[in-house]
Amino acid sequence: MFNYTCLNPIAGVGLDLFSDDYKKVDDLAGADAALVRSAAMHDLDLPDSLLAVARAGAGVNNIPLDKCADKGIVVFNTPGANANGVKELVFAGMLYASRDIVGGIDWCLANQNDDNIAKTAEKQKKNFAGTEISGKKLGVIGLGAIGVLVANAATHMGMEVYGYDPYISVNAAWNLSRSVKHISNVEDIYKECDYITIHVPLLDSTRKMIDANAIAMMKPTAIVLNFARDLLVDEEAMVDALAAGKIKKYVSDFPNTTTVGAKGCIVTPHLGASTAESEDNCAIMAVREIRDYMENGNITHSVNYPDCNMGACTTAGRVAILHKNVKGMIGQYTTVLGEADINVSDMTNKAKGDYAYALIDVDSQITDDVLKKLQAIDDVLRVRLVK
Ligand SMILES: NC(=O)C1=CN([C@@H]2O[C@H](COP(=O)(O)OP(=O)(O)OC[C@H]3O[C@@H](n4cnc5c(N)ncnc54)[C@H](O)[C@@H]3O)[C@@H](O)[C@H]2O)C=CC1
Ligand SMILES: O=C(O)CCC(=O)C(=O)O
Repeated sequence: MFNYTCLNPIAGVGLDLFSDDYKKVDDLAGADAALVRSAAMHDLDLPDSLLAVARAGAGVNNIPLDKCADKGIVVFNTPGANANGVKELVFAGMLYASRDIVGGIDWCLANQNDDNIAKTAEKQKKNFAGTEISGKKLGVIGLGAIGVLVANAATHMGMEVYGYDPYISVNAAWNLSRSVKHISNVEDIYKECDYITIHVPLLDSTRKMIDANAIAMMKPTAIVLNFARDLLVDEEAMVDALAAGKIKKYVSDFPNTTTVGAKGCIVTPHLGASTAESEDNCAIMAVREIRDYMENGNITHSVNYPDCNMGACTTAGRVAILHKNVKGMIGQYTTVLGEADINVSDMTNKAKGDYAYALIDVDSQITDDVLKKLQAIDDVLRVRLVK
């Protein structure tokens, strides 16, 4: 029996995929697995029972990845599962920034008791007029799951699309429309584009990526869209530029005291992934990842351990070993198993950065004594008997 907990509401269609071997518990203490969306986990005590965290979403900046890895906790995310939801909101953001749609709606509400509203509206509508996105230049920074969808859809909306991503994956490159112009210097996007949208993860290397210098290069008519994370943009500099009329609008999905209410800012309450479809997709993928890890030891879409898949175990036993990515580990495991007269029938060892993962199938039962000896090896972070 495994215990799991949800640190945020997770769609039922996903949780329904847990079998009777899984029990939902209220507290992280005692849980084997946790599902999370945006809840901040950095200050949480991570119990020794915790084996896996699944982020039902893309961004993992709310999770202490290295702390989890050091405790032998595998962190998963659900790449692409909410990308379409975000893409659609990015287009809404572009349209909201292009005409004063919100101002127009507010005007209608304020004049709802005016019997003459239809006639007055015809006089007032010039105050809310704007421009079209067709024919304009869009710069997409970050061509992952979301960036590719935004870039491709924009080409169909008649936009001239520039794409920048020095680390683009082969898969994303295959999916990117050939109409998207590849940009190798992001400054070309800052200088040339009418709309600039950022879709990169929040990392030390991307924090405040759109800084005062970048903003200074932009056209006075530029519209910047941020549906990724607020800390990717120097928002103080952004608000100053908007106030000085140096750029036109900043659309953000991350409310804070700097941007909400500031001139030229259009802010939504982190709604990018808040669609029934995205929530369902993320929950389903997250639960499948957790189940495959708990039941088979397989890792798919981890952000702190390597992916590793040996299918279902068909031998007498399977042990999973989470360890530091240092030399000499495998020899020590096979020595312990050999001394216990246990034959290895299959094994895989994969590494990702400082961490590595070994899955070992054996022909006879693994005793507690053997597990203790494996656990006692230096640089082993966790040993788990899968079967
Ligand atoms: N507003 C919302 O509700 C949501 C926000 N997000 C945010 O959007 C981000 C992107 O999501 P996905 O597209 O699904 O992630 P992804 O991992 O598929 O794509 C990220 C892309 O950014 C690229 N990248 C990394 N560093 C870069 C740099 N310095 N310059 C240019 N490109 C760089 C990567 O190569 C990758 O292709 C997430 O990390 C998350 O923070 C994601 C989903 C929902
Ligand atoms: O779960 C959510 O609503 C947040 C989505 C998000 O920001 C992400 O997936 O990175």
